[in-house]
Amino acid sequence: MTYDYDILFLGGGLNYAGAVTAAKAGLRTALVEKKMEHLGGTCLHNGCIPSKMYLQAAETVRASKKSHFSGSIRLDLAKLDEEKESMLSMATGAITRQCSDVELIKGEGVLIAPYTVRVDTRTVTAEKIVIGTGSHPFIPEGIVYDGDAVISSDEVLGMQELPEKIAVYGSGAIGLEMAAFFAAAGVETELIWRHDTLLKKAHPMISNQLKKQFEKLGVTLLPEHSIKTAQKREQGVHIVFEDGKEHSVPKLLVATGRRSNTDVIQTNEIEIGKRGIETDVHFETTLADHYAVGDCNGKIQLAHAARAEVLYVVRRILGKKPDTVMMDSVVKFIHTLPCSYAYVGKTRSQLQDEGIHYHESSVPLNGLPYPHIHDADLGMMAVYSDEENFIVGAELFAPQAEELIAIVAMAIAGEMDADLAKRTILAHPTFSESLEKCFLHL
Ligand SMILES: Cc1cc2nc3c(=O)[nH]c(=O)nc-3n(C[C@H](O)[C@H](O)[C@H](O)COP(=O)(O)OP(=O)(O)OC[C@H]3O[C@@H](n4cnc5c(N)ncnc54)[C@H](O)[C@@H]3O)c2cc1C
Ligand SMILES: NC(=O)c1ccc[n+]([C@@H]2O[C@H](COP(=O)([O-])OP(=O)(O)OC[C@H]3O[C@@H](n4cnc5c(N)ncnc54)[C@H](O)[C@@H]3O)[C@@H](O)[C@H]2O)c1
Repeated sequence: MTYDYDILFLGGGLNYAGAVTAAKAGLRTALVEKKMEHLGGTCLHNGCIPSKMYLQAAETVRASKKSHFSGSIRLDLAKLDEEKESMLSMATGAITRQCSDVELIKGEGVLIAPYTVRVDTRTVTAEKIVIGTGSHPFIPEGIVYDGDAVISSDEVLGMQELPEKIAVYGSGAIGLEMAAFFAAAGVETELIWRHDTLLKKAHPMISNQLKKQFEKLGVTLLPEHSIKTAQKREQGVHIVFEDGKEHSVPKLLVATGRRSNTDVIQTNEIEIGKRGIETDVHFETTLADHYAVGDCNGKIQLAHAARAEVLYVVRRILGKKPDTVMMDSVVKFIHTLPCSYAYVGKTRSQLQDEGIHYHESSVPLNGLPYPHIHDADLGMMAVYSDEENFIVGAELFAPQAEELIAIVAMAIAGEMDADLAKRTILAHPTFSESLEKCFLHL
C-alpha cells in the first residue's frame, strides 16, 4: 500500500513538537488540527501559559498588600487578556513557522479505518498515525454548565472583568490554582470540595500548610460538600448540596477533572479504556503503527509529559532507541500563591502504600529570613531516600516549587545517592539552600 504521508499527527497541541521533529528528519509529515489558530493546543491557549500569566499578575496584587507599600492596585483583566492574546498570537506564529516542512491540514479529523483519517470531505492515509487530541472539562451530572454563570477554566482565561465573588468546585490542580488566582486578585472566593482535606495524598504537613495558606488568602473553605445540582437562576447560581443544604453564588467555576477526547477513534481496532485511549509503554495503541500521546491517553495530563511522549514516539519511529519515558520522573505541580506544591519521584504516601522502606529529611521554612521575605513561612520541603541511600522522591511547598524541584528531578534521573547530593553547595540566600539542608540530613 502507498500512503499519502509517512506520518500523520492528529491534533495540534503538543503533537506539533513531534511533527516538527519528524519533518526535520525527512519524513513526509502532516498535522491535522481542527482550529488552526489553536496550534499549540490547550497548554498554550487556555492552559499552562495563560493560567500562569494570570497567577503572576494576581501575585503582584497579593504582594502589594504588604504594610510597607501604600495605596492599592487593581487587576485590569481586560488589559491582561489583551496582553495575553498578543503573546499567544506571537507564540502561535512561531509554532506555525517551525511547522514550515509539515503539511498543516485544517479540519476535524476522524480515524475511520486503520491508516486512514477523514478530514471533512478529504481522506488521507499515513504509514504511522499519532493521536494527540487532548481533553475537555468534565462537568458532573446535575451541574448545568452554561459558560456564563457556571463556567470552566476556559472561560476564566477569557474573562474581561473580575467577578465580585466566585465559588470554585474541585480541589485538584485547576481548582487550587484558580482559587489562589481569584483570592490573590481580591475576589471573594469559596473553595468547595467533596473530601475532608486538601491534597489528600501529599505530605500531611504540606496539606495542612496549604489549607492555612488558603485561609490566609481569605478563601472560604467548604470541605465535605458534594454538589448535587447547580444551575443559573436570576440571582446567580443556585446550588443544592447532597445533604440538601442550599447555597447561592454569582459564579461557579467547575474544576472536577478533564476527560480524554476519544471521539476521534471510529475504528474498533483501537481500545478505549476508562481513562482514555489504551497504549503500551511505547504509547502504541492496540492497533500497530497507531499511537496516542498526551491527555488523550489519560496517563498524565501535563504538557511536558505530552511533549516527552510524542518526542519518544517519533524518535522510536526514526529508529533512535530512546530511553522509555519514566512516568515517575515527570515533575508534577500545582501553582498556588505564594507557595506552590511540586513533587517528583515517589511521594511519602506512595512510599508508604508501596511498602518501601524510606528515609525522610524535611525542613520547614518558617523562621528563616529568606522565606520570610517571600511570605513563605508556611513552606516546607521533604526529600526521600531508599534503603540503599538513593534519592527516590521529594515534595516541596515553596514559591516557584516547580522550578526548585528540578534539582531533585535531575538527581533522580541521574540515580544520585544522598552522599553525592551532599557535596552540592547551593547559593545563599535562596530557597535551594533549604533543599541542600534536606540532602545533608538524609
Ligand atoms: C487551566 C489549565 C492549566 C494548565 N496548566 C498546566 C501547567 O501549568 N503545566 C502543565 O504541564 N500542564 C498544564 N495543563 C495541562 C496541559 O494543558 C495539557 O496536559 C496539555 O495541553 C495536553 O496536551 P495535548 O497535546 O495532549 O492536548 P491539547 O493541548 O489539548 O491539544 C489537542 C489539540 O487537538 C485538537 N483536536 C482535538 N480533536 C481533534 C480532531 N478530531 N481533529 C483535529 N484536531 C483535534 C484540539 O483543537 C487541540 O488543539 C493545564 C490545563 C489547563 C486546562
Ligand atoms: N500546574 C499544573 O501542572 C496544572 C494546572 C492545571 C491543570 N493541570 C492538569 O489539568 C488536569 C485537570 O485539572 P483538574 O483540576 O480539573 O483535575 P484534577 O484531576 O487535578 O482534580 C479534579 C478534582 O475534582 C474532584 N472530582 C472529580 N470528580 C468529581 C465529581 N464527580 N464531583 C466532585 N468532585 C469531583 C477530584 O476529587 C479532584 O479534587 C489535571 O489532571 C492536571 O494534570 C495541571
